[in-house]
Amino acid sequence: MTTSEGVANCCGTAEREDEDTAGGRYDEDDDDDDDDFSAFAEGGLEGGDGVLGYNEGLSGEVKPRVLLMGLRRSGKSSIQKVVFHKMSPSETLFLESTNKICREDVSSSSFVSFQIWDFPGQIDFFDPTFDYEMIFRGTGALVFVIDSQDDYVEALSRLHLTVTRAYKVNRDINFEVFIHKVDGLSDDHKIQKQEDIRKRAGDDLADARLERIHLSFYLTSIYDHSIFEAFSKVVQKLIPQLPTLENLLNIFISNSGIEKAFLFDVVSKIYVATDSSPVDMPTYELCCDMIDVDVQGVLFTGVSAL
Ligand SMILES: Nc1nc2c(ncn2[C@@H]2O[C@H](COP(=O)(O)OP(=O)(O)OP(=O)(O)O)[C@@H](O)[C@H]2O)c(=O)[nH]1
Repeated sequence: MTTSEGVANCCGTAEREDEDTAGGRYDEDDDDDDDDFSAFAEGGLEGGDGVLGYNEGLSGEVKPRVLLMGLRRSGKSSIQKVVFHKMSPSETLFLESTNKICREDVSSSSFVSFQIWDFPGQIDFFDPTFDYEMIFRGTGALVFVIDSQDDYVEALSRLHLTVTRAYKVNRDINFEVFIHKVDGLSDDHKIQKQEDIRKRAGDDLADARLERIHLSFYLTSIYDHSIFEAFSKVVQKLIPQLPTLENLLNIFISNSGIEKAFLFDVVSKIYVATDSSPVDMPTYELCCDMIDVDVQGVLFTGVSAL
């Protein structure tokens, strides 16, 4: 329903995107040799030429951070590449392990504007020299990715540690848990896993007397639209104008006879807002497919009209 342009950069992976294919602004970040854990350990808070400063988002323009965290190989980079770089899911098989913190500036529109920080799975970000307070202070959402096809005991303990540390620094962070790679699971099995993970994570928080921390859970896979839907919900929580947008869409559908309205970021296929009727996946998927055609050059006035 609306158009926007994507912005991307990321480092530490095997491939390199065709930059700015959608006409978006591109904040160069790749050649920042200090853009890794050691830079934090050295207390580096200054951005060099053409790179994002580490304290960006804390002063000046407020751009919330979305952190992607989780154990190694849980699928963090794949999520970022599929959602924000249009990488096909099968290509993610060739992604190299991330060994640096990759920061990507997503500034698709006035509504979709944030930074994604993809953390390497292997770093110990609780190292005393690691300035996690600075990181969490500017964070809007912490997406913790759990590989549902793997044993998740270690992931749960890392989730607990991460969430409790982050919460101490910033109580406003939205904690989003992606129970990922569910493509290999039956529907029953998915629900069972989600319940089990939800319960264990909740019990861990209760044991620490931190029940007040709210975790949101999503079943995701890069092989279907679930990852776009989940990311939509994560991003929506960062948009202060969301209630207004929802109202506008309600008015739009009641006056147009259209059944369901989404406000899309066409590059990422994230929906920024929708009217207040429930979202059903087939409708969302249909709109995503139409956007794919639209982006390839065919004009769908019905989808692009708003
Ligand atoms: N089946 C399945 N595999 C996935 C999915 N998402 C990612 N993968 C695979 O998981 C593997 C690891 O993905 P990465 O994105 O490199 O994982 P990561 O968490 O960034 O790993 P590190 O950089 O080591 O921290 C790759 O082979 C991906 O193809 C998914 O939804 N389903």
